Amino acid sequence: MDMSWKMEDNLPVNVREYQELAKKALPKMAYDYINGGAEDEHTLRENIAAYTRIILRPRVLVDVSKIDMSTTLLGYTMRSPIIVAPTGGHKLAHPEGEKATARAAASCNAIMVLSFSSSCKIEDVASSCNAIRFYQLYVYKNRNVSATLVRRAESCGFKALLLTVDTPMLGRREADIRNKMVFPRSGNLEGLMTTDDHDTTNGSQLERFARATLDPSLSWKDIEWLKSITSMPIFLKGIVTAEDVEAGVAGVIVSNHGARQLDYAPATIAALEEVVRAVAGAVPVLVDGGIRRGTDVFKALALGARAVMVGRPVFFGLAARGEAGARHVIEMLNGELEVAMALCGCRSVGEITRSHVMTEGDRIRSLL
Ligand SMILES: Cc1cc2nc3c(=O)[nH]c(=O)nc-3n(C[C@H](O)[C@H](O)[C@H](O)COP(=O)(O)O)c2cc1C
Ligand SMILES: CCCCCCCCCCC(=O)C(=O)O
Repeated sequence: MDMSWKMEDNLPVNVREYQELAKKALPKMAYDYINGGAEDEHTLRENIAAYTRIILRPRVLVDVSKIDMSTTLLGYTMRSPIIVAPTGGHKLAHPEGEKATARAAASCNAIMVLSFSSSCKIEDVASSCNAIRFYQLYVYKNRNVSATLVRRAESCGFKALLLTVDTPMLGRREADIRNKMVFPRSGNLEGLMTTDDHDTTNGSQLERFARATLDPSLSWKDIEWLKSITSMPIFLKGIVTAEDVEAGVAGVIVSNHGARQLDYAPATIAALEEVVRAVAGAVPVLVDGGIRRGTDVFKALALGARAVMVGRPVFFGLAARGEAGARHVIEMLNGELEVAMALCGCRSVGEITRSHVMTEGDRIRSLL
């Protein structure tokens, strides 16, 4: 019997319900890879919990009959400040992989950042639909391989490069170690680098591959190298302290890699204001990690982010219902943000200010 109508009748109404569907749909190894964090998963829990500790301060009697969620980044207009974060291996969730995610993002007029570890080829994602897309980069010990991938992304029309700076080596994801995680290979490395792995008996194959290939010597001087091989603007993804704010890049992304790298790193929403202050308006600041609600997007904007990126929610949507699921997750977050803006009396993202939120620090100060 065709039960698809029934499925459509019972669509999830929030990200948490998509996560439950994804868990049912996916093999344990894939779900654990997507959902998991590093070591004790303290930061993983904190990324979400820190949002729950921020309280909204709504303003009323504002005419909110028209809400404009649009914003700009690098001169590109987005329908809302929600970007699809780079996450690797979408074929773990769906056979169409990143092509399906790209179509979902494009249909919502959302920018998607394609992961360096995508399971679809850069060229296949680029030709899957018309959209503004960014490319995320890791730097291999063999710099030529990374440089080749950057050039391919640029010639495919990708508009910006996000250099991930929190991964000199892969964090210890214990579920992946236990599950002997095997990562889907893309065609991206064909003819460039062997991805053969003969040790299938122990630990995470992804961790072994990362340790063998990623360049742990990557440092500030390499930003100049990167600028010499591309004319795409460069964002640094993975900054969580004011000390690591340096001039010379097009933007900064406050990220702890979805808590998959350094456990006990700060929750990103807790680190955001420190970084925003250090950047002092010089370039846009984005944030990701733990965003599961439109109110979370609102809080991040109130604390100074130009836009947010969401990782797991879109992956869960893809796993649960393919392209339609990924699209629905983005639409739901957009819908929730619209309601949050209306109920806080903000007609545009420019009207969202610091005074619309109260953090724990504010609360303690107001008690004195
Ligand atoms: C399954 C998965 C794969 C990821 N792969 C990458 C990647 O290839 N490159 C990267 O820079 N970040 C990667 N990330 C981190 C995301 O870009 C983003 O920082 C994180 O997912 C945000 O947290 P959230 O999942 O709570 O939204 C990955 C995250 C997940 C969950
Ligand atoms: C085609 C494989 C490229 C491997 C690069 C290093 C591993 C990154 C794995 C993706 C990632 O960032 C994650 O959090 O997982």
